[in-house]
Order: sequence, then C-alpha cells, then structure tokens
Amino acid sequence: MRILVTGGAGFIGSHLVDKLMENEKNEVIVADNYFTGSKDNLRKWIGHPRFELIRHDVTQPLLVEVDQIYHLACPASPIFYKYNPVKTIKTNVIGTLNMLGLAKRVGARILLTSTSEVYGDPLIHPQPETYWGNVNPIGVRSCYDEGKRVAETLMFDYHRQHGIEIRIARIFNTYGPRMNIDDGRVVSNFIAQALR
Ligand SMILES: O=c1ccn([C@@H]2O[C@H](COP(=O)(O)OP(=O)(O)O[C@H]3OC[C@@H](O)[C@H](O)[C@H]3O)[C@@H](O)[C@H]2O)c(=O)[nH]1
Repeated sequence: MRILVTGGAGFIGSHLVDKLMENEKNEVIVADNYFTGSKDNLRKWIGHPRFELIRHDVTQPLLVEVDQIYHLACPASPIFYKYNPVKTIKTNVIGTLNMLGLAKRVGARILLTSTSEVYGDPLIHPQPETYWGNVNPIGVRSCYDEGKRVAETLMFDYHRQHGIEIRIARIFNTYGPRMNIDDGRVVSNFIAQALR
C-alpha cells in the first residue's frame, strides 16, 4: 500500500508512521513543512527504502500516486495555531482541499485528523458524535476550531459529490513521547508545571 501522511513529522503523525512502517507491504511518504514537527521524530526511517520525506506545505498542491492519505498537517497547539491564525485556517481549508483533490485524482481513501474542538464549548457532556457543537466563529481559537469544522465539511462534500472514501477521527487531549514539553496543551502544561 502506498500511503501519504501529511504532518507526519509531528507528535501523532510520527507515531502513525512508525505503525504503518511495521507492515512490510507499506510504502510511506511524509509531507511536512516542519512548522511544529521535526525530522528528528522520523530519524529511524530516513534512508529506509520504503520511506520518503518531503518538505511540503499542504497549502500548495501535491501530486503523488498513493492508495491512502492520512491528513494530519495542522498546528494543533494553541500557542502555534494562534501565532499565525490566517495560515492555520488556510492549512485547514486549502490544505484539506488539496488533499481531497489528490484523493479524487488518484482514487485514494483519505482520513482527516479532526479534533474535540469542533464541539467548541459544548453544552452537552459527554459529546456524542451527532452533537453539532457550540463554537465561536470569531474568537482567537476559531482559526483552529472552525478550520477543522470546514475541513470536516469538505470531507463530507467530496464524499457525497465525488464518492471519495473518507474517514474522520476527532482526537481529544493526547499526550506521550515526542510531544513538545512547551506545547501549551493541557496535559503537557500540567506535567511541565509539576516538573518546574
Ligand atoms: O501548515 C502546516 C502546519 C503544521 N504542519 C505539520 O503538522 C504536524 C502537526 O503535528 P503536531 O505535533 O503539531 O500536533 P499533533 O500531532 O498533536 O496534532 C495532531 O492531532 C491534532 C490534529 O488537529 C492535528 O491535525 C494532528 O496533526 C507537524 O509535523 C507540523 O510541522 C504542516 O505540515 N503544515
């Protein structure tokens, strides 16, 4: 299976690459602009015959022959996505459009890593996947929250209009090895404060 992982140099993306590479039938291509990720997270695969790493910003089109696309490219930490909110929403909207266009062109199945932030400040707890959310469209976090909501909209529109096979994973708070200690998300903040 030929697989493209956008954002594969990141915290979750690099663990996904590790898992995908365990299958000797898989060839993995990572496209990443290293905004928050690092080649270091993939050092064990660089030079491997079934692995390829491309410095690429998904707001620019990319043409690679693949069977599956895992689209993770997006700054996930508030510190980083609020640093350049226009770029963040471009990555979510134009980046996802580019990846869906690629999926349509090469007949690939595509997965989007979405987020619990699509629920905003939820009014019901816990949130079932059928909950539409309670999101501020003009706040300082909207570039991420609304950006991921538009990305989900685009995924379903390409599925309904072009029959693209899609998957969406709404990832809640995560932590673990390769997460930046100063990432700024809640769990890494607790740990960093406890250590200092
Ligand atoms: O414009 C961009 C922004 C970011 N990226 C890359 O995307 C990757 C994001 O990984 P991070 O380590 O920042 O974040 P995480 O792995 O925790 O995020 C993951 O879970 C939350 C989802 O919203 C993210 O889409 C998914 O990447 C990084 O490698 C970063 O360099 C791009 O390739 N292009």
